[in-house]
This record gives sequence, C-alpha cells and structure tokens, in this order.
Amino acid sequence: MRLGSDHVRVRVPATSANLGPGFDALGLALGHHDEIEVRALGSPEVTVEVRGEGGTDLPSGEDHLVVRAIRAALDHVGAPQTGLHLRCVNAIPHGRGMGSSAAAVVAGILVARMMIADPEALDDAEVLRLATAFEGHPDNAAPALVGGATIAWETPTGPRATVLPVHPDVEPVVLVPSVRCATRTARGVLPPTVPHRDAAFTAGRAALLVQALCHAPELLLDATEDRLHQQYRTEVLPTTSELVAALRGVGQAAVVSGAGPSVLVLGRASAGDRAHEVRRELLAGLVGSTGEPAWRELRPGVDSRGALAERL
Ligand SMILES: Nc1ncnc2c1ncn2[C@@H]1O[C@H](COP(=O)(O)OP(=O)(O)OP(=O)(O)O)[C@@H](O)[C@H]1O
Ligand SMILES: N[C@@H](CCO)C(=O)O
Repeated sequence: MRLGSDHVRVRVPATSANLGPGFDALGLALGHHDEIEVRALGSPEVTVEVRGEGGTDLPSGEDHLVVRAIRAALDHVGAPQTGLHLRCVNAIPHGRGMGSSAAAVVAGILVARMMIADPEALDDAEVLRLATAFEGHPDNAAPALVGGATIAWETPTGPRATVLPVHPDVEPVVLVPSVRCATRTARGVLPPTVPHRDAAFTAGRAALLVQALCHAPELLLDATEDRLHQQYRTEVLPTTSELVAALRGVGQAAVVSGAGPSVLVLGRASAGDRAHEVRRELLAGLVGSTGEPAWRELRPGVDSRGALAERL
C-alpha cells in the first residue's frame, strides 16, 4: 500500500462508556472534540505540538498515543512509515472517564486511513478492530468512530457495533472533577466474578436502558442502575460515588462516566433549569483544598456524526 496524501485533519468526539449497566458495551458520543492535523515529513523525525489538555505532560515523539495509533494502522495495511508532524488541539480531559484515550487512538487510525492511497483498506470494521486492540474493549471507540449511542460487542471475528436512535429529549450532562483516575486503576479494583443475582439484575437494566434511551426517557433513572462495576469502584472514586448517590437521590439518572471519575447524568431537555440548579448546589459543596471549585459541568449534547476526517 502506498501513501496517497501528506496532509490530513481529524476531529473526534469525547465519549462516555457504560452508561451505568452497559459495562464495556454501551457508549455515547458527546459534542466535545479533539482536533488533530498531521503532515507527513520527508525526514524520519516525529514532532508533536499540543494545545489544550495534556499540553504539558504528553510525550512529543514516537510514544505519543496518536503517533502509536498511526504507526499501527500503517503497519496493518502494509504502508510505509514516514516522519510526522502533529498539531493537536485537545479539549477532551484526560483520565476523567470521557474517552480521551479512545479518541486519540481512533484519531490516529483515521489519520492513517486518510494518508493511504486506498482508504477502503481501513474501513470502519478495521478501525474498530484496531482501536479495540489498543483499548482492550470497544465501548468508547465505537461511538467515537460512528457517533450517537452505540452497543458494541466482541465476536470471534472481531468487535462489532450498532447505533441506537437516541430520543431527542435525552440530554447528557458531564460533571468533571479536577482530579484524574487512570482507567487501569479503576479496572484493577473490579472482582473476577460477581454474584449471579447482580449479573441478572444488571442485564435486565441494560436491556431497559436501550428502551429508555430510544423511546422512554422517563425510565432513565431505573434503567441506569448497575451492580457490575460502580459499587466496586467506590474504593478509588469515593467522591464520584457520593455525587452519583446524591444525584440519584433527587431523581437524576447519574452514573460513573466510563471508568470515572467524571459523573454522567442522562438528563432530559424538557426538565428545564431546575435539574441544573440542583447540580449547581451539590457541586458548590465540593471544593478543592485551596477553596477553588473542584468540579465543572459540561452540557455537550450528543454528537451524532462521530469522527470526521479529511485530506487537506
Ligand atoms: N489526545 C491524546 N493524545 C495523546 N495521549 C492521550 C490523549 N488522550 C489521552 N491520552 C493518553 O491516555 C491517558 C488517559 O487514558 P485513560 O484510559 O486512563 O482515561 P480516559 O480515556 O480519559 O478515560 P475512560 O477510558 O475512562 O473514558 C492519558 O493519560 C494519556 O496518556
Ligand atoms: N468500560 C470501560 C470504560 C473505560 O475505558 C471501564 O469502565 O473500565
């Protein structure tokens, strides 16, 4: 496979995985994006400029996650490697449960798709397969790639995903703390097995959640109950767990966003500003050690387009 373009741009959304009971399966694309512009260089060097999230703490060479994903995708289709210059404008917070790593990986693979002469060699099925190999699970990569709410699952021939028609009244709200928690840490506290009754309870809620998201948002509070992962994560996400419980106590469909520590509320646009006021009051009580606000609220909307890539 030869290269066909030396200058490409990709825009990729944040995502919230699990949505409560859909552990490693359900995900939702959010209207909050990273943008990456890449030029192939004649020389073998790699340079990375980052503005926004991660601007001071990401690697600036071959170890950068987007570069690693580009390299893996070029190798996958037998394309030659090349020097690269990346300009990243990052809005997705890192280590907060908003799918930053999946966004970086999907972006890198789509950069490779746009750079090669035959982009069909990296169709969506291949992109999801490669991204899942990086991530270990497809629940963030699927909505980052195709947008909207997705159910992703693994098969012997690779991961697959299907898009759900989200009811227009469903309004995602993300409460983002200033602290991070690595996904590896939040997966490390999960038990190897769970009681059968908890698995059965959660399977029923995951099925109900599909109906609630698509047709019956009034069921979202019941439908977002989970017994597979959130209770175990309290150990590493104590404030997140308290906030989820407090919000659920006042009728808001709050869950841990991805592996945390952010909280996702599946709100309703028709509910007006009262729900926002309740969240503002709860968050006002959560301040950092120096008195600064420790949490912020994002109302990003659902991204229904997924990642966009173009040759420049
Ligand atoms: N845009 C990016 N460019 C380079 N590396 C990134 C980028 N975004 C994330 N990363 C890497 O991924 C790490 C965060 O990944 P992690 O899986 O822990 O959290 P997350 O993806 O933000 O959350 P979650 O998977 O729970 O939604 C960062 O610390 C950084 O190393
Ligand atoms: N399903 C994953 C999402 C975060 O990558 C988890 O909860 O660990």
